[in-house]
Amino acid sequence: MFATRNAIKVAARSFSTGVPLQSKVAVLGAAGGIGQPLSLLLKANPRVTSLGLYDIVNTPGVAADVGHVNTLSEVNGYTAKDKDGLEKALKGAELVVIPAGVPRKPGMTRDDLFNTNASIVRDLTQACAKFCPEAKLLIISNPVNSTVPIATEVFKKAGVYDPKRIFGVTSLDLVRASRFIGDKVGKITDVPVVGGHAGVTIIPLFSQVKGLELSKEERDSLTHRVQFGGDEVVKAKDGTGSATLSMAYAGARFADSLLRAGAGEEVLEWAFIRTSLFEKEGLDFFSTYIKLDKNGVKEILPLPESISEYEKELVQKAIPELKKSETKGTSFVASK
Ligand SMILES: NC(=O)C1=CN([C@@H]2O[C@H](COP(=O)(O)OP(=O)(O)OC[C@H]3O[C@@H](n4cnc5c(N)ncnc54)[C@H](O)[C@@H]3O)[C@@H](O)[C@H]2O)C=CC1
Ligand SMILES: O=C([O-])CC(=O)C(=O)O
Repeated sequence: MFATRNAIKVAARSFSTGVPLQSKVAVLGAAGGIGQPLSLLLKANPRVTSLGLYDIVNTPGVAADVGHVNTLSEVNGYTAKDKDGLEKALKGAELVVIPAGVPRKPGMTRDDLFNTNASIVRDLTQACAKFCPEAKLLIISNPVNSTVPIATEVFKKAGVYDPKRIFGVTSLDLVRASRFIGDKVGKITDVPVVGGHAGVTIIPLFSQVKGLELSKEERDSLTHRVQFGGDEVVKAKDGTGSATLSMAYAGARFADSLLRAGAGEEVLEWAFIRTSLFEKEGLDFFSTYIKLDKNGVKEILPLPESISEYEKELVQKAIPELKKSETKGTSFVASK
């Protein structure tokens, strides 16, 4: 398969440049709806040399299955029953992707998941702070607008916090926005999506897509579709969960961006990160344009001046919502 040939090419490059290209990726929640296809896509990525899969249940089966895919990486699976299982999954990881936690059912908001997922993310990120404090964390578990502040507080408490390395994964919003305009533009084009990852905090910047002309009605309806794309899937899955396959695709894409940056490429991305962009408004986290390098976030770029008045209003509407979720996450860790 071509992936194997690529893996050999990558290995060869590492010999020729002398740069060791060892990239271990850990997935926490690896046996879940997102975790399984995400582990598969990471296994198919020739930049990944080792996969550490962890879940409270069923990981050995997932690891055995994914481990037969013929790329040159090794795969190890651990459950909560394995002695030091979480430590073994995390030790030496360059990236840790976290899709552990419960998904929505119809009628729920992402914030309704807070009571269950907040402590899952707190406990898993405590382990990351202990066993792989230098790894980049990719938080998928919802509500992202609160779970990223939770991870941040955990790392601060442990004395190992570096804002360059903690990311809320908002890539699915970008993937959706890009797909929803794909037929109109005739090709797949990146659409910047900023703000956060819940309802009105999701702000697609269609004004920034060259050659895209939208009527007011089209703009409103496309914006709404991106903001509530998650609900579309939750409704269609009819009580059996939320987006898993498209999320795995989006998560693997973001992980690949970080791995490419780790190997020396300068990469432009969008993710929910700690930033002083809205410091005046008392907001510490916002998804925006970032340049990545081997250390994580190299540079945070401000929103383009050319965004439309409509998009500026959406940003203003999102700020109080984001602030509420941020405070909820931060105080959750502070109160324990
Ligand atoms: N950021 C985003 O764009 C998206 C986020 N999500 C979120 O991702 C999360 C996972 O969704 P699904 O995979 O569909 O759920 P799922 O229920 O299918 O899988 C979750 C997995 O997490 C595991 N888990 C629970 N507690 C754990 C712990 N303490 N340690 C390790 N593993 C643990 C479960 O055993 C399960 O295998 C949900 O919170 C969902 O809302 C979903 C789609 C998009
Ligand atoms: O909608 C959900 O609950 C899952 C999610 O975050 C998304 O699909 O964007």
